[in-house]
Amino acid sequence: MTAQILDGKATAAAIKSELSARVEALKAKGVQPGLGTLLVGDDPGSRWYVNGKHRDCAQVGIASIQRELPATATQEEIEAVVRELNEDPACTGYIVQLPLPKGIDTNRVLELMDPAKDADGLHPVSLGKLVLGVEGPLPCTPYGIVQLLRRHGVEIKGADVVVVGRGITIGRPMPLVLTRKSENATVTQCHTGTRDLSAHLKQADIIVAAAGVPHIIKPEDVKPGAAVLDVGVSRDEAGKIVGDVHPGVAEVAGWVAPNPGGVGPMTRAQLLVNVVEAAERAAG
Ligand SMILES: Nc1nc2c(c(=O)[nH]1)N[C@@H](CN(C=O)c1ccc(C(=O)N[C@@H](CCC(=O)O)C(=O)O)cc1)CN2
Repeated sequence: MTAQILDGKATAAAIKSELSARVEALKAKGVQPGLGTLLVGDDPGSRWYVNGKHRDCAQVGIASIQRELPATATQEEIEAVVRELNEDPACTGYIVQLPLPKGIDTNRVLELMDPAKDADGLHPVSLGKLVLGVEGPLPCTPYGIVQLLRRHGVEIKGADVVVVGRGITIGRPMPLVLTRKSENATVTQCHTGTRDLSAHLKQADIIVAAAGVPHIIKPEDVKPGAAVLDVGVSRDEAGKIVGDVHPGVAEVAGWVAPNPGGVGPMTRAQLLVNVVEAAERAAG
């Protein structure tokens, strides 16, 4: 392995320690930030992520509000909990864990959230602000990726970035974040309709792989020295994570974000940043 590691665990730990001081400052002003989560169903992966979010909150002094519904919950039952979180003064920001069970209209649920409490940056108003260049919460995984690159000194400005995938949490918002003036990257978005993925990958300085297709990024498609971030989550028969990036890529790339241990912890850290920033905005 020749590539250097984009260490998400260590970077997230540094961000969390910076946040603890900001939470203390808020508390000194009488403001207690509180993160709410709504988990619907019994997917073990989603439960693990939600529990992790609350562990993180405890570490930095953010209060936790946990709501759960069974997989059989109706659209109306889910929306009732969303309305309750909108009204709860202890909940200064919240997320609805995705994906929601089949048959639930996810967009309707997200639209119902109070945009001022959107901790994920995935509410239509937050995404609209991102398009318009107005300050607001940034989508956690895309901005976590930007922070991971910056804090390791990887140049984003002017870089040719290829994003593989167009899902709601990563692929769709990633180019919006990377093409802001503050990041100034040139982005190509690839997806299942892309004719020649390999040709696009070969000219990329940075690859964000969020397709959910095991080992779709192969060593022969990576430019020597490129930064490659693996965000794909598939599971083998033993339940072990298999990423989008072939292990041989580490022999060609200059930087790799491993999976696990790369982008995942940054997603969680950015969520806490959004909660603290929303509380700071509210406190003036
Ligand atoms: N409402 C949201 N739902 C989902 C999001 C999101 O940002 N908001 N993203 C993903 C899941 N996710 C956060 O919710 C998430 C994924 C992965 C990790 C993480 O730390 N992963 C570890 C490995 C975990 C394992 O072994 O299974 C790592 O990469 O080191 C945190 C959060 C979909 N839903």
